[in-house]
Amino acid sequence: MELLTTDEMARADELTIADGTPGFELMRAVGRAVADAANDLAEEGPILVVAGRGNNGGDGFVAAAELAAQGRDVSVILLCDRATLKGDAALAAKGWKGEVLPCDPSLIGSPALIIDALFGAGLDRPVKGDPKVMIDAINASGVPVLAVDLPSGINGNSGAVMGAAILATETVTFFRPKPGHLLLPGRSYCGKLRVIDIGINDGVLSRIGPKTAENNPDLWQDAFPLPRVDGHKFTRGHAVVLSGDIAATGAARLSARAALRGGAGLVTVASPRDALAVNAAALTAVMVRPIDTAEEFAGLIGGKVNACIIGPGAGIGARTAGFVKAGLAAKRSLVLDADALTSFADAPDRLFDLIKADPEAEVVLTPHEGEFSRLFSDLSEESETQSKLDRVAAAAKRSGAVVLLKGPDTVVASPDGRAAIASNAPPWLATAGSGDVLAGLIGASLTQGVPAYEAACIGVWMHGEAGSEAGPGLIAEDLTEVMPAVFRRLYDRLGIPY
Ligand SMILES: NC(=O)C1=CN([C@@H]2O[C@H](COP(=O)(O)OP(=O)(O)OC[C@H]3O[C@@H](n4cnc5c(N)ncnc54)[C@H](OP(=O)(O)O)[C@@H]3O)[C@@H](O)[C@H]2O)[C@@H](O)CC1
Ligand SMILES: [K+]
Repeated sequence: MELLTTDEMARADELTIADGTPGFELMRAVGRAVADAANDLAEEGPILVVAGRGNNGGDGFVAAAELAAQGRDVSVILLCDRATLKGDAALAAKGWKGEVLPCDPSLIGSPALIIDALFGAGLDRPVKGDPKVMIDAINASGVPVLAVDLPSGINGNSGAVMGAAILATETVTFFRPKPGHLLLPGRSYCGKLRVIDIGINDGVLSRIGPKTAENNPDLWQDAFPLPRVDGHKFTRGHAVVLSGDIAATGAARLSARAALRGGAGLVTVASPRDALAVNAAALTAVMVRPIDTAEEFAGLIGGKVNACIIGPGAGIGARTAGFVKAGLAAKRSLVLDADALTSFADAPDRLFDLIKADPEAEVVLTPHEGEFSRLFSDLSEESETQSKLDRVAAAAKRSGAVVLLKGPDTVVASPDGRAAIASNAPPWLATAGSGDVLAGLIGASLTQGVPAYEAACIGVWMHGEAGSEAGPGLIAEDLTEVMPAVFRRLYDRLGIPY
């Protein structure tokens, strides 16, 4: 599903109004949907609507009137003077025949449900003063909260908390979610997210051209590499994974096994000679070749090899950098992870220049925040002015590679502006070796000819699903072993027989 920024959503609104649906019709549809959700959340008992000065508050007034008409006991607190309301919000407030209470936290009482209609897409500065006191009091009340569009205080584009934010039980949004519904911390403030149809035609999307989407099979199913009946292991491609030295071979083996489980036809671990026996003893379906130098590596991948995974346990320094350069020179699809990234920390532009020298290069960089800040110091987490989405998009443009920034809300961005946010990773996926498996899964799709952006998105989604499939207590080895169940789940979802 596409994700719309607050500006893109406002444009969807404008286009719908220009096509003949009055804005107030949309607000009525929102208000009715909010009333339905409120009835689901609280079947009985009083409901308090806390409304702000804009159209989010207008939605709240419509919901209040609808619920009162259904016989519910409803009260309304308004952040501003009723007489100062404008436009559709003023119209909505006219439809509310009950009393309007002032913004005083002592008036919250103990309702069965609070409807949060303070701020939505129009939040444009940190929350302070009266609204902040109100938000803090609502959070402290322990009453379930239904947020309209966004939990008030959450930035719809970045998911950031702007001073204070409502911790919602459920959030109802309309037409399409916003990036802030999926990016942290926003996602954890939304509670359960419902996306409601309010009569905006999908046709407006082609006029808006959104570039960001939720990472799920709807996004990449057309690119997903299905094994062909007439195929064989060579048509499914050959991946090479670089092993570290004798004390650091496990990471490469995890990647290699994930590449094989993920669908690569053949996988070879390129191992230093002194670690050959260790690797060979621990591998069965994965092959092993003795490789000590970048020249030997170039020789190996110069044959029938489609993709290389370089970085897990590889070691930091010139040796690993040399293998990366060999991979790029051979024009193989590449996953560059962990030490392959840190090996360029001194001069990231050297890496980016090499990648950009070949406009056809299919390269995925898979940093965690620490590795990301080594390559893109000005875009690091500490630069609080930019959202994770903006930071990764800028990194992709700069590097010429698809950049995947790991986390509970993993973002994948392409140099062409496309980006995807994942929300299917369970918390227990953050475990030693998990990233090595992810690199292998991405390599599996690259090996089968999937373009870098889709390969990265597929890998992230499969990895998240594997985490859920394996469940709490998983270790990285489990992720590769549940892949058949993840494939079955995906095939079922796509209606593909097996
Ligand atoms: N798009 C759609 O399809 C549809 C949208 N709809 C709804 O409209 C909502 C957007 O409405 P909106 O633009 O009126 O803004 P909203 O979020 O109500 O904010 C209100 C005002 O608060 C103020 N303000 C901002 N930050 C502040 C702060 N920190 N502290 C204090 N004040 C602050 C600022 O006003 P200012 O004070 O600057 O004059 C701002 O204008 C959207 O979320 C959805 O619910 C539906 O009705 C129909 C379909
Ligand atoms: K809200």
